[in-house]
Amino acid sequence: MNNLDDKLMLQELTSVITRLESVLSGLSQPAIDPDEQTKAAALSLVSQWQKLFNGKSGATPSAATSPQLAAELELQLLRLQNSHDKLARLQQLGSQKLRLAASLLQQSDANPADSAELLTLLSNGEASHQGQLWQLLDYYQQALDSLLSKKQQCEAQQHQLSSRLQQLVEELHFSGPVAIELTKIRSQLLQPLAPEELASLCLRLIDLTIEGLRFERKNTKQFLTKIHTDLDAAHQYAAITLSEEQSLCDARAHHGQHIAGELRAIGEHLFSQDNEQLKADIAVRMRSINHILVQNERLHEREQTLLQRMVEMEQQISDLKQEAGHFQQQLSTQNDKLFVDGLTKIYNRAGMDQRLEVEYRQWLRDDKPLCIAMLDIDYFKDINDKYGHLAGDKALRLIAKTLQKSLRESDFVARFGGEEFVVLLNNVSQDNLEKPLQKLREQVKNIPFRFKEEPVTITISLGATLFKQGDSIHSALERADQALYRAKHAGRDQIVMD
Ligand SMILES: Nc1nc2c(ncn2[C@@H]2O[C@H](COP(=O)(O)OP(=O)(O)OP(=O)(O)O)[C@@H](O)[C@H]2O)c(=O)[nH]1
Repeated sequence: MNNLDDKLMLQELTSVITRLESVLSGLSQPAIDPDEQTKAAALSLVSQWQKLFNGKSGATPSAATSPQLAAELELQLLRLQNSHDKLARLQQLGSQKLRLAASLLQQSDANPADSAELLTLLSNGEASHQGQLWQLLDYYQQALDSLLSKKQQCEAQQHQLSSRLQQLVEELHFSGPVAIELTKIRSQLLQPLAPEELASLCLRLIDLTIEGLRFERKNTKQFLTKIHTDLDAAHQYAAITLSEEQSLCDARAHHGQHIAGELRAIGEHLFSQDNEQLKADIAVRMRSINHILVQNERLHEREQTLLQRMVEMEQQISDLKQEAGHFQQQLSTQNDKLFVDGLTKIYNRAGMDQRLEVEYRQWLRDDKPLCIAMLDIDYFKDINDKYGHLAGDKALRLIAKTLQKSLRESDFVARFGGEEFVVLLNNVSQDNLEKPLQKLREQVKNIPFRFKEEPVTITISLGATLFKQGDSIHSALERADQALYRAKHAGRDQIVMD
């Protein structure tokens, strides 16, 4: 037994039962008339009985007739013993529960400092119930509160992690099976996830990124190998062509010299020989010239083949050039994609970081007003929950397009992540800021969304601030975010300027 109150009560009950048993054994001797001492004991017990069960005097036995009294007492004794056993069991159970609660509280980090003594007493079974029980309940409440706030913190962190992962997925631009897997992960991230699911998605994303990079690397390697082989072939062709051309050149020179020599000889013979001899000589020279002409013809054919080869080579080089151009185009598209949000096709966070850096430097240099506004769609979770994520995606696309259309050429809008956007407005003074921001808010509100045949109005909240003296990008963003938070808490569908 642990508790002093209960202990005392049980002890008292045990003594009453023992005494009742002795009275009962006196009364249940029918041959012997109960002596005065037994009767007195019985009567004192009756009054003790009345004390114990206050207000139930009607149910107390009368001491008048001993057999009756004995029967009554036996009945009450049985009841008392049952109650005693029940009480003892309850007490034991209670003690066990208390010990368990005490040890749990001792393990919990919400265990207040001054509870240590109580918990030791409870674990040793030395404390009495009432006061300590309330105290214990109090600690229990504190422990629960702390658990609850930890749970909320945990949920907020999970939400943040999930949004960040969504952003990362959107910034990954792979092709093939990896791209399909990434799309699946993206839609999974839009659902509420348990921490272990989130962790396993993180691992899957890492795997996919590695897989995607391997795939890209393999493609690049293949391309480079092909270029290398093609260049090798082109080089060999060029070498052959060069040497052929050289020998062709030599042959032509040789033939030229030969023909010139022959012509010279004809000329000399023309003057020194008589007609008959001249004819014979001319005939020899003519044969020689004919021979040269035949050789020249062959040279011409070789030249034609060479020309054909050069045309092929040219084609090969032009194919190569085209392929390289295509690859370059792919690379530059991929590079562009790094800064463009896949869903809404406006700039993503990386794009925003880049632009913000440029605008910030310009602001430092020129000191012309630069406004940064954070926008967040109101109750967007409800849209997803009620009409599905595809409807949510559609809304995001349309809102992004509307925001972009409502801004000037020189302004900038990016999807910051999830259902949040960032807008940069330059060269707008504080006094003229309200108008374009209100225009953004109203234009989004006026988009005639229709989901599941229902007209739906979607609103946005905005927090805006101008860059101020001493600001860093981070501090200005933080201020805009705080302003957005206030706009949300003030009822949404509004702008708060800081
Ligand atoms: N369909 C879709 N939903 C997204 C995307 N990115 C984030 N979300 C969802 O946007 C919702 C944001 O919900 P909360 O942060 O609770 O905010 P909210 O419901 O807009 O409420 P308030 O901002 O407080 O007005 C979550 O349900 C996200 O899953 C996306 O790319 N597509």
